[in-house]
Amino acid sequence: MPFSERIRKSADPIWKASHEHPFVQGIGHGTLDIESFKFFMAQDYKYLIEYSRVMAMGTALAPDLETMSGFAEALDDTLNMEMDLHRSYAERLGISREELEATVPGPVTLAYSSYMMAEAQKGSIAELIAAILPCAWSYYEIGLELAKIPGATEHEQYGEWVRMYASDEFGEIGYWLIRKLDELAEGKTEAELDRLEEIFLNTSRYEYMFWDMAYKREKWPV
Ligand SMILES: Cc1ncc(CN)c(N)n1
Repeated sequence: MPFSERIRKSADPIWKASHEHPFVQGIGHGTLDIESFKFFMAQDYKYLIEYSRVMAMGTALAPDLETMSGFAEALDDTLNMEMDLHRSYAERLGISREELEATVPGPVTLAYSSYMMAEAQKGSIAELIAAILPCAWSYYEIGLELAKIPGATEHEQYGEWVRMYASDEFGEIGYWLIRKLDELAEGKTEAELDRLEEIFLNTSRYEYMFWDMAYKREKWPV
C-alpha cells in the first residue's frame, strides 16, 4: 500500500469530521453566515503566507531540480492563484488590502502555522511534505465533495470558492505532494514512517480546528 494511502486511512475520522463540520457544509449549501466566511478568509490569508514560506523552504532544501520545480510551482499557485481568490473575495466583501494584510492571526492560525514551520525546519523534505499535505489534499477533497451539491458551484457568494478548490489546477498541487511523499517514504524504517504519520495526523487535526475557529470567529481571549 502506498504510504499516502496508509496515512489517509488513519486520518479518516479527522477528515470526516472536517467534511461534516457546519462551516464546510455551510459553504456547500450556501447557508454559512457571511461574517464567519469573512473571518475565515482574513485568517486564511495570514495562514497562506506562512504556508507559502514553508513551500519556499521546500524549494531551497530540494535535493534535485524536479523537486525544486514542483515546490516552486506550488508556491506560485498559492501566491498567485489561491491568494488571488482571497484578494478578490476581500474586495467584494469590503475588506481592504491593507486590512487583509494587517489581520492579527488568531490562536489556531498561529499555532497551526508555527507547528508547520517547526516541522519543516527539522530539515527533511519528507517531514516538510507530511506537514503541508493535509492543507493541499484535504481542500481538494472538500472542493470535489462540495461541487457535487446541486447549485454549490453556482452559488452567488460561495460558488467561486468551491470551483477554485475543486479545480484540476488546485488538485495538481496535492497530487504532486502525494507522489513525492510516496517516493520519499520508500526505504524508510517503520519508526520514520510513524513519525511522518504523526505529523500528518497533527496537521489534519489543525485543519479541523481551523474550520471550527472560523465558524466560531474565535479570537484571543484577552
Ligand atoms: C487552513 C488552510 N488549510 C488548507 C488550505 C488550502 N491550501 C487553506 N487555504 N487554508
